[in-house]
Parts: sequence; structure tokens; C-alpha cells
Amino acid sequence: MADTSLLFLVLILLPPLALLLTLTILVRPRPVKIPIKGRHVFITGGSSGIGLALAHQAASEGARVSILARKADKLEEARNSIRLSTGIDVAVFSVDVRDSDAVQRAIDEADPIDILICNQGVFIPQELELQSLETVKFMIDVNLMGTFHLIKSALPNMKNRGDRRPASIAIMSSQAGQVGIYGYTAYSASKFGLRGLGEALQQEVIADNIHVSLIFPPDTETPGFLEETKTRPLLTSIIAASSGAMKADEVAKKALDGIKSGRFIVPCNLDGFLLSIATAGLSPQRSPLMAFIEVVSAGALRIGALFFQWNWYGSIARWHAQKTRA
Ligand SMILES: NC(=O)C1=CN([C@@H]2O[C@H](COP(=O)(O)OP(=O)(O)OC[C@H]3O[C@@H](n4cnc5c(N)ncnc54)[C@H](OP(=O)(O)O)[C@@H]3O)[C@@H](O)[C@H]2O)C=CC1
Ligand SMILES: CCCCCCCCCCCCCCCC(=O)[C@@H](N)CO
Repeated sequence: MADTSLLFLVLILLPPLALLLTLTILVRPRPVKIPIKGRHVFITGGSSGIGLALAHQAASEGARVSILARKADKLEEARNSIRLSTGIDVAVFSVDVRDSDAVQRAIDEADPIDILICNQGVFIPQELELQSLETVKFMIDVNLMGTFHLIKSALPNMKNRGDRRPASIAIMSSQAGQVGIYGYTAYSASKFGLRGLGEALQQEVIADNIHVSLIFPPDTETPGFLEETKTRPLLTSIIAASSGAMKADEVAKKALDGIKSGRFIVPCNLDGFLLSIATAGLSPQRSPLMAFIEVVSAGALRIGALFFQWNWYGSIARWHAQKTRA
């Protein structure tokens, strides 16, 4: 009797264990740890919101920190608040990421970069039909082209760094960079674009021990978000509320932990975790355990995703019905 139940147990456990073993041998790139203590972390959009929270966090963990943004007064304010809370002096660069020459000058002037965090971003939600092409281009230029400018400028020196420890290029996307959302045509395009950039770039820089992370936050309480909510279409807010809101400090902590543990896809909350598995696609996966979860839950999460679409299209239909009644 005991023999048959033991056999039964082995038979049940064998397939998942064999899968986990296979995935452990399979996953590429290999897992990596990226230390930040004593290293130079360069954060764009570091004067406000998530970027400022990242700068505080990195400084408090003993990194050397630089922040870049347009407005000099907000940069000074950020420098003072970081000095006050951590005793550390950060370097500041007043630059518009749309100006590739100015980006190059700032990066040449800065210490060699170990961890580049491209976090600057603008978001103006509006139906495409109402949005001017100028505004569309503004979002693509700051969010997507700005990130190209930063990486192009920083990459040569990152590749030639004397320090052979693993380095990182982290890119701030958004959950709206994993799924298209009403009112975010231009914003989602810019954020989806960053994913293509990141996936391709990881293959190009892996031999230089440089590791790419893409971060996907939900709605996050920041000065930028406060502005956004003043004009955000109701449907955008309803659909975005499918994932709970977070505080900038919480997102910064998740982001920095993800960067340090070399994760390619970095979700920030539970919905974000599910969304990441549902949209795993052909992205690299370094963690055998995460790969295991992706493989065994793929079907169920597709059903979950279709449920969300059912729910969102229901909201859209109700909104139109109400509009025609009024
Ligand atoms: N808050 C949210 O709900 C979410 C935000 N995100 C992403 O996180 C990132 C940070 O957002 P958040 O903290 O909310 O934004 P904030 O608006 O609070 O801060 C944006 C930062 O980017 C800088 N910045 C904006 N435009 C430029 C530019 N052209 N050149 C250089 N710096 C620039 C700003 O400084 P200055 O204006 O002085 O240039 C500021 O430091 C963005 O990429 C955003 O898309 C993702 C998901 C959710
Ligand atoms: C089966 C898996 C389902 C998982 C749940 C899906 C939830 C999707 C919600 C998308 C929210 C988009 C928020 C964008 C925030 C942002 O970037 C703006 N605030 C601008 O900054």
C-alpha cells in the first residue's frame, strides 16, 4: 500500500520537476546580480515623482547618483531634499532629452555610468481623434527618442568601463506599454516602442556584461500623475483602475530591486505580475522559476486577459450608450 502511494507521489511530482530542470538548463540570458553600492547611477526625470524616489533610494543604498531633467529649480530642490535625507550630494544636469547634443555633453561631463535609468516621460491622455499630431510627436520624442539619445550617448563609455562588474540599462515603461488602453494611443506607442528597443538592445550588449531592465508601473501618485488626472478621459481612468494605484516610493523600490537582480521584465504590483506573465511573449527570461510559472499558467492567463477585454469593452459600450441618451 505504502509502495503504491509513494509511486503515485513520484509520478505526480516528476513532470513538474522535469519541466523545472529543463527550464533551468534552458533560460538565457543567465541570472545576474547588479551591485549599486559605490557605483554611479544616472537617473533621468530624477527631479520628480518616480525618478526622484529612485534617486533617494539609490543614494540611501550608497550609490553615487546623478539626476537629469529640464527645469534647473526642480533639480536644485531635489538635490537639497536628497542631501537632507541621506547626506549625499547628487550631481544635476539641466537638459532636455530631445536635444541629442545636449544629452551627449551632459553624459560626457558626468562620471562614467554603471547604471543608466531612462525614466523621463510625458503623458497626455486623449482620444487620438482629438489629439494634435504635435502632442503625439511630443510624447514619442521625449519618451522614445529621448531614450535613444541617452543610450546612444552612454553606451560607448559603458562598454569601455574599467569596472568589469555587471552594468545595467533600465527603461521606465508602463502597464500601458504592455496593453493598449483607451486614450493612450501615442503614450502606449511610445512605451511599447521602448520594449522593442530593450529586447533588441539586450542581445546587442549581453557580451559586454550590460543587462537591460524594463519597468512596468501601474498608475502612480506623482506630480505628473496629478496633472494627468485633471484632463484624463473617464474611460482611461476606468480601464486604468483595473490595476491598483501605487506610491512613487513603492514603485522605486520594486524598480531598484528588479534592476539589482537583473530582471528583464520588472512588474510593480500583483496585477502587474499577472500582466507580465500574460504578455511574456518572446521576451528573455532569466529566472527558471518565473519561466516555469509562465509555462504552466499561459492558458489560464489568456482566459484572464480575455475577461479583462470583455470588461473594458463593456465599459466602452455603456459609455457610448449613455452618451447617445444624453
Ligand atoms: N505616474 C504614473 O502613473 C506612471 C508613470 N510612468 C512613467 O514613469 C516615468 C516617471 O513618471 P512620473 O514620475 O509620474 O512623472 P513626473 O511628471 O512626476 O516627472 C517626470 C520627470 O521627467 C522629467 N522630464 C520630462 N520631460 C523631460 C524632457 N524632455 N527632458 C528631460 N527630462 C524630462 C521631468 O522634469 P522636467 O519637467 O523639469 O524636465 C521630471 O523630472 C515616466 O516615464 C512615466 O511615463 C509609468 C507608469 C505610471
Ligand atoms: C490576466 C492579467 C490581467 C492583469 C490586469 C491588467 C490591468 C491593466 C491595467 C492597465 C493600466 C495602465 C496604467 C497606465 C499608467 C500610466 O502610465 C499613466 N498613469 C501615465 O503615467
